[in-house]
Amino acid sequence: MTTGLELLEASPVMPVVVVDDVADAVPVASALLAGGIGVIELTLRTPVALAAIERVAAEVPDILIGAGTITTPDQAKQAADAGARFLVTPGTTDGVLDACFATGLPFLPGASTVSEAMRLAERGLSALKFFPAEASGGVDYLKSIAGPLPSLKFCPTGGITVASAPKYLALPNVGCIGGSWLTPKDALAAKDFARIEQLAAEAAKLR
Ligand SMILES: O=C(O)C(=O)C[C@H](O)[C@H](O)COP(=O)(O)O
Repeated sequence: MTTGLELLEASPVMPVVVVDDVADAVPVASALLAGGIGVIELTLRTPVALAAIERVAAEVPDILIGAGTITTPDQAKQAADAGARFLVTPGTTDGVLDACFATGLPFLPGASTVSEAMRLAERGLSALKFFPAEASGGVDYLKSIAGPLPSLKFCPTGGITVASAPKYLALPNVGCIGGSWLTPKDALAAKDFARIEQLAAEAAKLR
């Protein structure tokens, strides 16, 4: 996989995962994969995130491992060095954008306004993350921008649930959706990987 557009096709749902205990990384990735979700976005929100990416890359080679919450140029390089095969950013600065390009990896840069999306399109990007999706206008917003921006496809993320997912996935300018609901905090705290597998199986059926 080499482009952001291909990334959008990898799975109907991109699980956005926050790992506090590095020991959870491999069981979580394995549970998602067993449930039928072949991709995982591990967010760089915790001190163990890069180590978690390394472990998943080494021990669960069949899942497409990416890094999320890339908010600084350094993080883009660190994530690539740790073995991430794609990058996701919540918003996009020039520095973060340049650093993402420099890795050579496919990436989904975050945008939440028409102008931000247009700036990214000018840089040759047509697969974007739309964040925070629900708070920024959700399904109606994406419908509204499909007319003027027909060549752009989005991965909306932020506030989406298994119940609201089908409405997003039905939009022509949505490739996949992102969400943290597949890996709830309480399931992780209880090491309830069977529940994560079950939530993944439910999400895998969304498209
Ligand atoms: O960390 C990032 O890179 C983000 O941009 C934010 C996350 O994608 C959303 O916070 C997930 O949203 P929820 O499914 O509502 O939890």
